[in-house]
Amino acid sequence: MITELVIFIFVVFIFQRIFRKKDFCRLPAGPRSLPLLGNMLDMKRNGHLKLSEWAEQYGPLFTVKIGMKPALVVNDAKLMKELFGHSAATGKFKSITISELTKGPYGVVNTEGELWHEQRQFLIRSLINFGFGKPSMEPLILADVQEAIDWIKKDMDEHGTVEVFNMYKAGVTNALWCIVSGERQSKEDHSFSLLIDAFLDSVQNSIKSGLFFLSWLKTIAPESSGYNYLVKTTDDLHDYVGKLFDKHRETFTPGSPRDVIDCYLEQLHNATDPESTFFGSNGEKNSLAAIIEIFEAGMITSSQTLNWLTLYLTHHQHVQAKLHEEIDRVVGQNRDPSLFDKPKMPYTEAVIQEVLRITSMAPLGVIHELLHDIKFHEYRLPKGLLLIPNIYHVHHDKKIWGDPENFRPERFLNKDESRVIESNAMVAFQPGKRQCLGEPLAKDVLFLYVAKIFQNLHAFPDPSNPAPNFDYDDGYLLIAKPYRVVMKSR
Ligand code: HEM
Repeated sequence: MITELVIFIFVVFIFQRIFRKKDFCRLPAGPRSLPLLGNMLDMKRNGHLKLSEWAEQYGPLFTVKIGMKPALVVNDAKLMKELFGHSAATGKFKSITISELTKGPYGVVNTEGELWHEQRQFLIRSLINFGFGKPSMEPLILADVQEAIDWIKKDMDEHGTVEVFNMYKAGVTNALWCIVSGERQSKEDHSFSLLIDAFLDSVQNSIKSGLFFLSWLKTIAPESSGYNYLVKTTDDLHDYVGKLFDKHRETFTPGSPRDVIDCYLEQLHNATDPESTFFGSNGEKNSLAAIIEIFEAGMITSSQTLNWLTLYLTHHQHVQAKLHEEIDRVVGQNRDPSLFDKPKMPYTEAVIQEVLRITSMAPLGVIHELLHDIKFHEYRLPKGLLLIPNIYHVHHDKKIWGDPENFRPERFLNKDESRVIESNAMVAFQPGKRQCLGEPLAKDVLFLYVAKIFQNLHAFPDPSNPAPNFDYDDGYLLIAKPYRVVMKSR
């Protein structure tokens, strides 16, 4: 009996060793996790800081648990490009928050496989058809910047200080609104912008409550997890954009699209193949979702980057002085800046890069999910594994940047500061097969705004609150706390 027991224990021990070794080979090690919650309690607030702390401890790849699901955290730019460039890595984490935005797997951001591919290609083509990333966008963007400058001056006259974020948001929204719906937005109509704000607020909330990662919270705590609020904000957005579609339908002529919405109507009108992602009611849902996503992904990201940029320049007057000098030298005061000036304005470009780096507004990018098993370096990564790009860590890695905590645009310039040095460690738009499709527009908008705003204005701290404060509302995006500045005409 004793011999049999010893043999049994020995066999169990050997089996355990074999399976433990196999597990170890599949995924890199990481911090210990709790049953059911995984590492969520550690990551609930400022999750990007916790993941960066663990990156120092565990290295370029480690595993955490999102609830019960394992997630690979990628803390190195080269590995990020390699992994997210893999077609198996184009799956998406099925967060309740994102799926509420599109009311299911429709559109671009929230889809996978052929559906995602067809929708993404069509969206890019339609945006390009209507000026996206082309010089024809320039006068439109410049007109919006001029409007923002006029508002800023008016607010300054009335209050002596100004909150610039809303001015930037209105301008950026208008540029997107024009391409997508063919109209300028009325200056007085803030209804759409308020809907986007409410949606963003409900997303930030869902990260803090844990709902973003743990969808079962919607059943046990629909109110306190923010699920009900999320449903309300997304319903309102759908209503609004749905009406925009209906309005277009009334005047749409097949064969003569006037804007991106018309491109979708045309595609829906022509779809006869039931396999097409534009066919029938699913086609309608995909189209509506894609248009909502464009606004949601494009408005806040670009306007928040400009908001952060103004805050950093306000509290780094020497950087602002160098920016003013370059704008005055290349553009002067008698004409508008143009995208053709860009190659001659490396400092302006370096300031934008440095803001994208130091703020890392989307600190953990967008979480993907592996569509099938792959071998990645010494690991065998299983289907369903979540992939977290630790953009914040890459942008704040001391080994790469030396002094990542300092705002220093010169780090992106060559020695005599005549040329921008492209850094392989800049990953703000998340490299890979799903890389941000709005990057060209975002870069043009940022350049024209920065050049024209600081051609005309000089930002100073608010005298009643002069201390620099780079605090943020942490969540899906790192949003600067509201602040006021003095913007004086130059
Ligand atoms: C500073 C500005 C911006 C930043 C930092 C940014 C960042 C990102 C990031 C990190 C992703 C995730 C990519 C992935 O899942 O692999 C993304 C995706 C996306 N972005 Fe942007 N973005 C910006 C501006 C824009 C603009 C202006 C638009 C719209 C015109 C836009 C539209 C999109 C869309 C549609 C996707 C989904 C792509 C896909 O899933 O295939 N973004 N963006």
